[in-house]
Amino acid sequence: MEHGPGTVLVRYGEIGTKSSKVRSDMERLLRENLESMLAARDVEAAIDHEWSRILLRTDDADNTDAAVAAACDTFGVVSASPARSVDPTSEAICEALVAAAADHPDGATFGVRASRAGSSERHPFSSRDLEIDGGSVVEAETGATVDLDDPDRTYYVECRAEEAFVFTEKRPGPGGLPLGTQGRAVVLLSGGLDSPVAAWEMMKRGCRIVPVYVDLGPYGGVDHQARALSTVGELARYAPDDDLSLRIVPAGPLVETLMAEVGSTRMLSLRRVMLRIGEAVARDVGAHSVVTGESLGQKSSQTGGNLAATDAATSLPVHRPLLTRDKTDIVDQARAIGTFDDSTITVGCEQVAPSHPETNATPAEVAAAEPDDLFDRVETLLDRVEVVTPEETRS
Ligand SMILES: Nc1ncnc2c1ncn2[C@@H]1O[C@H](COP(=O)(O)OP(=O)(O)OP(=O)(O)O)[C@@H](O)[C@H]1O
Repeated sequence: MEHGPGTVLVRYGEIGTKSSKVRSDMERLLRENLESMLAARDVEAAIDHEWSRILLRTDDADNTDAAVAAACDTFGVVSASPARSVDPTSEAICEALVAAAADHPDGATFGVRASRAGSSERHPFSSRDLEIDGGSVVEAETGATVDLDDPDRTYYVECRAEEAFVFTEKRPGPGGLPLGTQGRAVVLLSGGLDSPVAAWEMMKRGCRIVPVYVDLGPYGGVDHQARALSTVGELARYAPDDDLSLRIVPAGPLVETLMAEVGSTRMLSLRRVMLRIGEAVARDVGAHSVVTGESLGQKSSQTGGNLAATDAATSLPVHRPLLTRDKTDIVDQARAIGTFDDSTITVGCEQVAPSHPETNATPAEVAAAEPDDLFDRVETLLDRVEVVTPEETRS
């Protein structure tokens, strides 16, 4: 009996290292998140959970492909394979290997890698037997050469007590932990390239995010805000159950005050204002931290000393998932996750930067140059926050 090519094996990694209680909670959440992801994309698939795997059962090839794609966008998933599911007999497995070899690329070498779990009474063959017999049928079918060290294509066989799987691909997922296992964080989302990637990195480790955009008034820009909005829409694809509404905080008048009254530490004060805004929103929504897209030394405001000076403005932890990442690497990731935008937008903050910025300020120096009522004014901004949902951003 062949159950068809429509099974997707979904593997998860780090969850497996947890204690049994944590593990079962995380597995449940991962299953629920997969269910939501499939539903959001109109993919019909039943979900089974066996051993340390999740199985998605689909009934046509389009659904199988779409189910693999959905799994590979679900945080916590390490890899997914579209597989043929057959009875756990040598004959059925060899037949499935022949079927899988139908699209063997011309001239490609191959190897068969088999694993077998279950008693030897149930399966009168070893994994080595499966590799030898499987290798013979694939060779006969394709005329291809075996290369066990570095095959162009690997045929995988996983034989379990009740069912065997044959597949040739392991498509990578994002890894990380299921979304929702690590609480909630506010992300300062600028409309630039880095902060959406920082947001995605937090989501990948299981953290729900609350995106906040600080409107810099005349120093910001409609395009800049539009890009923040569109990246929220992209991030929402990875979190179909979450409310990723963007909170837009009108800070134009505050920025004008900084421009008029603060000199070489102006940019650091602006960062401190942003962190305070993040802290206030975090209080409101029950978030544990504030996230930025900064990386060490990328700009004068991001030197080690200056990051310490900005952090002194908040009592919440400030997470910077991109701290040690190079820009080229961040750009590549933005393309891969879909938040890259080709348009060149004059970055709002750059218009605020002083011509000779301080590169190693102490918290006391920055605070001394700030208007006394700066942070009181931040609190008053929060009554005027505009909340825009990702659906609105797409229209
Ligand atoms: N207008 C803004 N609204 C919300 N957060 C902002 C804004 N501008 C900057 N930030 C936050 O401060 C960080 C550092 O600011 P920077 O000037 O480097 O931003 P950028 O280059 O405009 O954007 P990005 O860092 O996202 O590429 C950003 O990664 C982001 O987390």
